[in-house]
Formats: sequence, structure tokens, C-alpha cells
Amino acid sequence: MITHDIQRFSSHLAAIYSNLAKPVLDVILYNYQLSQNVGAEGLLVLTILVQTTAALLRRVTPPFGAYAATSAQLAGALRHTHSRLAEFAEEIAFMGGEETEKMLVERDYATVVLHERKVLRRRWWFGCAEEGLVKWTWGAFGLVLCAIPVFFKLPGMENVDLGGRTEGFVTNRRLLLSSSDAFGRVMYSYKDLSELAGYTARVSLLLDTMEDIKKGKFEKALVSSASIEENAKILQGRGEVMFSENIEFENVPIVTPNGDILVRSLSFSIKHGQHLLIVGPNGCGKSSLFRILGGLWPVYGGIVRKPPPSEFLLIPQRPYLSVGTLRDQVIYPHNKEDMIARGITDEDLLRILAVVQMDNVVDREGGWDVAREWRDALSGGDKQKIAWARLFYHNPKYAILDEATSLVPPDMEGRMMDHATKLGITLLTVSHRPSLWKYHHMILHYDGQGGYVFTKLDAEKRLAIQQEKQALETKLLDVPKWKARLAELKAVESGDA
Ligand SMILES: Nc1ncnc2c1ncn2[C@@H]1O[C@H](COP(=O)(O)OP(=O)(O)OP(=O)(O)O)[C@@H](O)[C@H]1O
Repeated sequence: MITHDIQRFSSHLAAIYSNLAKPVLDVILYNYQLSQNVGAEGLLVLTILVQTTAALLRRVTPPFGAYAATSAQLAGALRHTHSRLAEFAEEIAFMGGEETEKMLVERDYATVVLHERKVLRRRWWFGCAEEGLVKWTWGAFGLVLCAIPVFFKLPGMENVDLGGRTEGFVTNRRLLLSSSDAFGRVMYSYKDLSELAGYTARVSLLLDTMEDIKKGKFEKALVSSASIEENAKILQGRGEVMFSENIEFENVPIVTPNGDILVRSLSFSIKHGQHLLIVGPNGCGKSSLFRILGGLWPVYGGIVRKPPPSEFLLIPQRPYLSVGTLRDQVIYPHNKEDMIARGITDEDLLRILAVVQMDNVVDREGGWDVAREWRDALSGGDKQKIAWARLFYHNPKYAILDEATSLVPPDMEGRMMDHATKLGITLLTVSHRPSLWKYHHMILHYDGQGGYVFTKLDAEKRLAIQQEKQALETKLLDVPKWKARLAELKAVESGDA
């Protein structure tokens, strides 16, 4: 929207010259010229000349239609890159992919700019030729031809007074037409001016907001819960963030950007090597905890001790796949040079892909250097496996797994979890799958009402409890049937009596 507004503002501003200044000048010049009365003899010669030169001009006209199609295609690709950036902004920010994304956007932008420059250069030369021909050459010819009877006595032109009058009539008529056309354009430009005022207001609001952000003054439209006195107090506060090997939250509120308080005060700590499982109902703030860990959301109170964001890697349910080659997907946000600098080869990458049973994808897709829209080329499960391969490539201290195995089969899930723990990656997992419990030492259980329980996770005990609970729930489903049957039996019994 912002880019669209700026584009419309710029094009309207640029059109001001042709819509306003030029017609005004034309009106003045034509009106002046009208008073001069120049001749228009040799109209036929002029027509032939106009037709011939117009045909010539058409032959040398660059293919502007094809240029426009290419422009639209390139601009569409740039918009697409922007929209995927907006869609996956959180994942990209988490993985520190800003530089890679900037490079991709700049590459698409540079392609658009180069093409537009080429078109504009050709348009400029063509415009000069066209204007020169139409306005000045044809105009000059007209004047020269009109001047002939003034200097030479042409056969059949005895009545100089009549010729002079005809000349005056034709010229006056053309000048009058041009003058009225220019005046009309001045009138139309009023509409453009008011539209420009609207776009100027939008762009100026944007500039003011950016200036406010630079100064750290940022007011956000908060939801109703933010106006409650206690919530407002939390929102005004600021917590501390300290770097540490382990992760520790001390009385930290979890607050959404809208000002909704999901958890009033969260305290827990895990050491590097202690795997944490996070569970709770939808929308209770499980992923929001990761946003605070990744530095995407501010800390409104308490103390957060955590490693720097570079030591985390996030695998969301829908992993982000960038624009680029197959290799780029595995090493994102690194590029090939970074990979070589780390001493990793394509063979190493193949071994990593073999862990997630995706090594066949290299041959299937035509090699490491094949670039595709991987979002469409890979299935949901394959995307998750690629994201896990990315985790094994980067081998960070902490992995944030947000429903990261929801689309892969259980045996693959086990393989991936085993490999991650073998590499010494500490897992922070959000998942509803009981099969993942056994990989974790601690559990953070949100109740969905702003409360939580943080405790050791005894997977076996928890599994046994869950199985007993499920068995009881199944039995309870049969209770109405048993009750109905009992009532039937009682009725039969009383009938017999
Ligand atoms: N960028 C945001 N701006 C405003 N509110 C947000 C934003 N991101 C999340 N929220 C809100 O914060 C709340 C918690 O979101 P979160 O993603 O942490 O839920 P969750 O516990 O992970 O749920 P789920 O299990 O469905 O993924 C939700 O009500 C959501 O609407």
C-alpha cells in the first residue's frame, strides 16, 4: 500500500507539468500566434509530407507494447517478493534473514530499474524525434510553404488578397483548435490537482510517522483490554534483557502488539541441554513466548535472560522457503560463499538431506543450482523436512520448534528429534503430539486464562495418565446408553410384576 501510494503520488506530481504548465504555455503561445495571421498554402504538399514522415516514424517506433508487458511482469515479480516478505516477516526476522532478503528484493528492484531506464531512454529519444517531427518539422514546413506565395509569384495566383485571406483562415483555424485543446487540458488538470492533494496527504503522514519512529515516539491503536488500569500500567513498563547461556524469564508479562495481556507474569528457567515442551490451548501465547525470545516483541516487565537471537533457529509449522536455488533453501539465510567459508560442501549438504530422507530431491529437481518457487514445488511435509535440514546445517544452540513435525510421519519425527538431540541442540517445542513428550525434560503448560504451570516432565507418567483419561472418557460416552438400557429393564420388570 505504501509503495502504491508513493508511486501514485510521484506519477501525479510528474504529470503536473504536462497537465498544467504545458497547456498554459500553449494557450499563451497560440493566442499570440493567432494574432499574427500566417499563410497555409501548399496544404496538399504538407499532407503528403505528413503521411510519409508518419509512416517512417511508425516503422522506427520501438516496441512499446512489449516493453509495457515486460514492465508489468517485472513489477509483478517485485510485488510478489515484497508480499512473501510481509507474509513471512516473523520467520525471516527470527532467522536473521534480513540481509539475504534485502539482496533478493534489491535484485528484483534493480531488474525493474534497468528495464525502466532502458524504456525511458528509448522513450526520450523517440519523444524527441516525434515532437521534433510533428511540432517543429511539420510546423516549419507549414510555415515555409505558407511563406512561398509571399516571396514568389505562383502561377494562377493572381488574387493575392484572396490567397492571403485563405491562408489566414486555415492558420487561424488550426491555432484556434490547438488553443482550445490546451485550454481544455488546463480545465481537466483541476481534477488531477485535487487527487494529488490526497496523495500528498498520505505521503506526508507516512513521512511524519517515520520521523516519529526515529524519535522513538510511537503510538499504537490498542485494543480495549489495554485501557484497563492494571493493563495500562503493565504496558507503560519496560523490562530488562540480559545475555546468558541459559534461558530465564523472571516475572515477564506476555503482551501482544495490540496491548492484550496473555500472561501477566511468567517465570521459568531452563539450562542449555534441558529440552522444554510448551503446551496450552490455541491463542494462549505459546508462539508469543518465542517472539520475545527472538527479540521481535518488547519486554514490558521483569527480566529475560537469554542467548543472542543468532543462537536460535525457528522452525514454524509453515517453514519459509526463499527465492533461490535448492541449496539456498537448506543454508538460508547463508549464501554459497558463507557455506564455503564454513568449510561445508554440497556433499555435506547431501548427507544432511539424507537424515531427513530428502537426498533424492537433488536429482529429482535437477541439482543444487536449480531455482524454483519452492513453496509450490514441495509438499507441506517436504517443506518441514527442508527446514529441519536447515536446522542441522546451522546447528544452533537452541531450536524453536513450533508444530514443526505436524506434517511428517511419526518415524521421521523420531529420526529428526534424535538427530537434533545428538547434535546437542536444545529444543523448545510447541506440539500437541504426545509422541514428542519423551524428548523433553521440562514442560510449560498454559491454562489459557493467563495462568501456567512449569514443572519437570515425566513423559511415561503423563502418557499413562492420558491413556487412563482417554479410556475413562470413552467409557463415559457409553453411560447414557447404559442408563437407557437400565430404564428399559426396569420397565420390563415392573410390567412382569
Ligand atoms: N502480531 C500480532 N499482533 C497482534 N496480536 C497478535 C500478533 N501475533 C499474535 N497475536 C495474538 O496473540 C495471541 C497469542 O498468539 P500465539 O501465536 O502466541 O498463540 P499460540 O498459543 O501459539 O496459538 P496456536 O496454538 O493457535 O498457534 C493470539 O490471540 C493472537 O491473535
